[in-house]
Amino acid sequence: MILDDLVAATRTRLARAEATKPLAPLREAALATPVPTGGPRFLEALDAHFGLIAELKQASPSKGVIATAFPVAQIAADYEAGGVDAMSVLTEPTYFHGSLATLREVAGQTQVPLLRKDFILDDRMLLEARAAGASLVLLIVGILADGQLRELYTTALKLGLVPLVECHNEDEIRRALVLQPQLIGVNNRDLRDFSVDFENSIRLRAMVPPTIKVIAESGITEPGQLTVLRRGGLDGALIGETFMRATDRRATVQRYRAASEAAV
Ligand SMILES: O=C(O)c1ccccc1NCC(=O)[C@H](O)[C@H](O)COP(=O)(O)O
Repeated sequence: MILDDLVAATRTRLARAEATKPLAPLREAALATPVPTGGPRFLEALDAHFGLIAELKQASPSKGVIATAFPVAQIAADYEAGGVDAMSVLTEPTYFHGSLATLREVAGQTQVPLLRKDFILDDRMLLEARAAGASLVLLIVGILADGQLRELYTTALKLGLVPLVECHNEDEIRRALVLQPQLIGVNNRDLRDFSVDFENSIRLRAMVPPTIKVIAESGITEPGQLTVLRRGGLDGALIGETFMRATDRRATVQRYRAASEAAV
């Protein structure tokens, strides 16, 4: 199963890093960066309007290579000019062709809040996220035991990182709610078999108290879907492939932004 492969590949990278890169200098570098302000700013934006997160993703396990050209600075500039509230930066190298260097590059040019999108299993990855300029981190409930999830969640908050706690089904929502998180992501894609069910985020939103913000992730291909999500009580959406494949990314994001603000 792909999710097992993704976790195994992450564990291998972590073991290599453990053996070659001591944690103390990384911790020092992470804590030397200013306390991130992007997470709280993103949450405030969700109070004001429907949030739009645009993803930088060159490839994925389900689609292979999505963008043969990947001009990071240009993509980030287009997303910012299009009016996104945050950007999600894939840092997983093997299946998504991502890297921390990409995250650092984006962080070097924008104040827009950045989410480190990866299969986070260890505190080291949280330190890397902060050191590279992220202010939000993805915690995928489906790959973490309860204790691990709580520890990573707590450490992220201590580092000033806002966790986006990703769920796909009812059981994962129940496990996430124990944390009383500020932000939940509902993935419409089943990461075990790649099937996408757009209604999933609307269905699961009903299980989450309105005080917790909920972001719909994956499978959004039409601006009109944002209206449906807003009607369903979602607070924002994360869009990857559709924006990555757009020939004019800035104009495409602007169209989705406008649709997200249209009367429902
Ligand atoms: O996208 C995949 O193929 C994938 C496979 C296995 C684990 C995670 C995967 N994607 C991560 C994501 O959740 C998406 O990149 C993100 O939600 C954006 O989705 P989309 O708009 O459909 O590109």
